[in-house]
Amino acid sequence: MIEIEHLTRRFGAFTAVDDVSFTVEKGEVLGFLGPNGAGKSTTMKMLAGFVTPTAGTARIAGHDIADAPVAAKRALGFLPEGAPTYPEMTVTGFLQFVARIRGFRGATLDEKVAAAMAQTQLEGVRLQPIETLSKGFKRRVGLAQALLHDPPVLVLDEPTDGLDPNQKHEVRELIRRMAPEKAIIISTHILEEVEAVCTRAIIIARGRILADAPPRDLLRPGHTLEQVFRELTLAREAA
Ligand SMILES: Nc1ncnc2c1ncn2[C@@H]1O[C@H](COP(=O)(O)OP(=O)(O)OP(=O)(O)O)[C@@H](O)[C@H]1O
Repeated sequence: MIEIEHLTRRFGAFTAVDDVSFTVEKGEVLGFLGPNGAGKSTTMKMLAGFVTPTAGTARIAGHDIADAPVAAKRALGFLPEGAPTYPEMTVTGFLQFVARIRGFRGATLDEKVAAAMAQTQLEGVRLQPIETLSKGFKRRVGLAQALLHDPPVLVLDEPTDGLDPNQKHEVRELIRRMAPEKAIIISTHILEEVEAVCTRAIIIARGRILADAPPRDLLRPGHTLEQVFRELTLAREAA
């Protein structure tokens, strides 16, 4: 469902993403881990068609994001970092707008908006302008727009960032529930989240993949995922 081949992005002389390749199949939840500035968001933005690769390709459900962007985006739900939305719109107004762009009309549109709001527990703030919401609620609006068309592929950049512990739990449960039918990538700095919801983890630092395995396979006896993360990424920083 997700195929990335030799993806590279340079900003001037700096290489943010360096020859990254991986695939994600239906049923997998891939945790994308790495220190600040490792290249996670840049990889996700290239996958979603928001940043053009310097080299390499990204395909979603078989559609190349550069050659067939509309078909690729139809199959994709993307939660960007910070979840930018239109601040002056109400939650309902924004989700109706997204639903119209996704091609829904009439009763189907209303059903899609209601389902996305229910999944992310936004009913209580449905008529509130987005700019008046707390950080966690704004994040949930971003998540709702990503889920609205029930896409087979989800790319979620720090989906639980800014959420309270109850909401973090809810979003992890939601990801777990959706997982069998979708291919999902989440980036996170919360290592327990990887152990809780991810079937596979990629550790990236300075644009390069350092490990790609199920979380339990990354663990050596007596080592936590945090220790493995620190050892791998600090060695890369030193190199
Ligand atoms: N438009 C840009 N121009 C120049 N440099 C950029 C640009 N976008 C990203 N970078 C650089 O690329 C590197 C990777 O950034 P990226 O946002 O992908 O990291 P990240 O792994 O998502 O980090 P974080 O965990 O802090 O969100 C950083 O050094 C960043 O400063």
